[in-house]
Order: sequence, then structure tokens, then C-alpha cells
Amino acid sequence: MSLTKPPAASALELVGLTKRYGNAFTAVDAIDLRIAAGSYCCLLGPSGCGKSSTLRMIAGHETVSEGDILLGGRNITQAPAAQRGTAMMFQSYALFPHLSALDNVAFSLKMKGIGKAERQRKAQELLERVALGALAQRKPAELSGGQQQRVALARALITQPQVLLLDEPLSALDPFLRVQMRAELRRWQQELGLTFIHVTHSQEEAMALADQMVVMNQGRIEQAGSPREVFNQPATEFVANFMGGHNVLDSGGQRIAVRSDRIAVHHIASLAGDLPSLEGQVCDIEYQGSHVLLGVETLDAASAPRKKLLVTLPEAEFLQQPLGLHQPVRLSWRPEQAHVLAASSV
Ligand SMILES: Nc1ncnc2c1ncn2[C@@H]1O[C@H](COP(=O)(O)OP(=O)(O)OP(=O)(O)O)[C@@H](O)[C@H]1O
Repeated sequence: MSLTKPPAASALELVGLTKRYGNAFTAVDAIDLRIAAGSYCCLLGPSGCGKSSTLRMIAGHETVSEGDILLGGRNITQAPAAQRGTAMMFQSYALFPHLSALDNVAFSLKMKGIGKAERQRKAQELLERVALGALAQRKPAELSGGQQQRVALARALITQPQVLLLDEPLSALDPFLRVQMRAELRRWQQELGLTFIHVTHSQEEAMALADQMVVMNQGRIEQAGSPREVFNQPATEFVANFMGGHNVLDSGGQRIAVRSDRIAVHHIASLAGDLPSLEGQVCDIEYQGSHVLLGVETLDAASAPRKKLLVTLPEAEFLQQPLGLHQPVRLSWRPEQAHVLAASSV
């Protein structure tokens, strides 16, 4: 089979997947998840929530305490890493510094005992696929961060995986390159048609890349859905707080989330009519280019202890009626903008 023809992608299913380290500590707690074939899935969550443990179990680099991993309907829970149909691309790329790009890519074929001419032909073909054909003889230190990432990708693809696993693949790059390489990862995924599972702690990265975002917290899945679903309809208070851009409030005995760009700011004396509203005082003003971020400390006795709400105003709107620090204001929102939150699963 030609390496320029990508292998078929397969759906991946996690069924009650659990990882315990030692007897007492559960790092991944009976998670169920289906990742569609050929989709880009981001596992997202704070440090220690179990993202990497989940990825390592899928890769076969970590034993499974309970549950199953199915790839294209095949149970791979106990299969050796090399026979799963998955490949891992690491944060630091883990390239061998003394080997050329070509030999780095060809390495796993060498381990399988494939002859030199054959493995070098396949490695060259893959390097060309990631637009590095002309740099095949360079050592990693002679390549840029972005080029090293492409070598690492070619090296992972040479095993013809159905699922590519990426553990914080962009975190070693500077912010500018990170955004550039993020677009490249997405393009590669679409071109190759493979299933990508990408671990990140960055909400922005996951929103930019994912078809399916999986927000984890303390070993459980708080929410899985498209970036738009997760951002617009956070299932729990944890997700609303973790995603940012939301204010979490008490309302009629329920916890609600209201997006910071859905809150209107009025003069303190103006009436909000039937709309829910709160009085407050401006405590922060941050200019952020296209918009201005206001921090407003609530004055309502009912919301004691005082709470800081975030309001995002388009720059032009702010400039029409500039607000100063300590200025009293009334905040309101339309009832349909309030999203009721479920209790956190943890
Ligand atoms: N080999 C191990 N032995 C014992 N505990 C471990 C081991 N690996 C991870 N843990 C613990 O399991 C929990 C989940 O770790 P994991 O690395 O999966 O989290 P993570 O979400 O990927 O975190 P990070 O973003 O910091 O990498 C953490 O509390 C961690 O300390």
C-alpha cells in the first residue's frame, strides 16, 4: 500500500475506562466516550484531571485498570502499543538528535527489520508529504520548531495509524508559531482523514481545532460536544468557569451562566424593565483591541460576598459612552441569555 494513500480512519470508543495508580487513587474514573472516525477530538481540562492518563491508555503506554478501548469495533485494551493502529506524537517531539530527519522517520521501520532502501523510500515519501523532502538529511537541531513538529508527524504516520494521539503537541512552541502550527495540524488532519486525539490544557486551542471537545475534571468527563455547544451551553458550573467568558450567578435558587458579551451596561439610575439586573461598580477596565473587558463588582446585598462580574463591550460601544473606574452601573441581560447549569459531576 502506498504511504501517500492514507489508511482508513476508525471510530474509537472508551467504555467505563478507568485508571487507578496504586490502590487508592483513581486518575480516570469510568469514562465513556465515542470519537467519530476521521474527527478531531481535543481532551481538555486542568492539570491533573486525567487527560494524559487517558491518552496513554489509548496508546497502550499505560495499563487499563478497568473498562475497554475499542477501535473500529476491535477491542484493543490489552493489545501491544505497536499493534493497536494508534501512534503517538509527543510534546517534545522526542526526535533523536544524532539522526537525520530521514532516519528519524525511518526508525520504527528499522526496528521492524525492514531493509534500508525500502524504509528510506517510505520515509522520504512521508517527508515530502509534509513538505520537508528537501531537508531530509538535516539533523533536528538544524530544523525550526515547526519543521521538527512535521518530522515528528511524519515519524508517527509511518506506522500507518488509524488514530494519531497528540500529547500537548504545541506547548513547546512560542505563541506565534503555536497559532501557525495549530492551523497546520488541522489541515493535516483534514487532508489525511485520520482520527486525531489531542490533549491540551488550552481552551483556545481546543476551540480552534476540535470537532469534539471533551472537558475533563478530576478523572471524569464534565461535557463532550462541539466547541460551540460547550461554549454556549456549558453543562456544569465547572465547564462555565473553565471555559471562561461566562458569569456564574444564583438566580431563583438555580445556578445560571450568562456570557460576558451578553450583558448590557446602563447608567445606575436607568431601569432595566422586566429584565434581570444587578447593580455594581466598575472595578477594572481592560482594553483588548476589538473589545473592552470590564470588571464590575456587584453592590447587591443579596449577592454577598461581593462578586466580580465580567462584561465584554465592543470597542465602539465603549467609546460611545466611556465608563470610568468606580462608576456605579446597572447590568442587565435577557432571560433567554441565562443558561441553567447542572451540578458538577464531581
Ligand atoms: N505514574 C503515575 N503514578 C501515580 N500517579 C500518577 C501517575 N501518572 C499520573 N498520576 C496522577 O494521576 C492524575 C492524572 O494525571 P494525568 O497526567 O493524567 O493528568 P493531566 O490532566 O494530563 O495533567 P497535566 O495537564 O498536568 O499533564 C494526577 O493527579 C497525577 O498526579
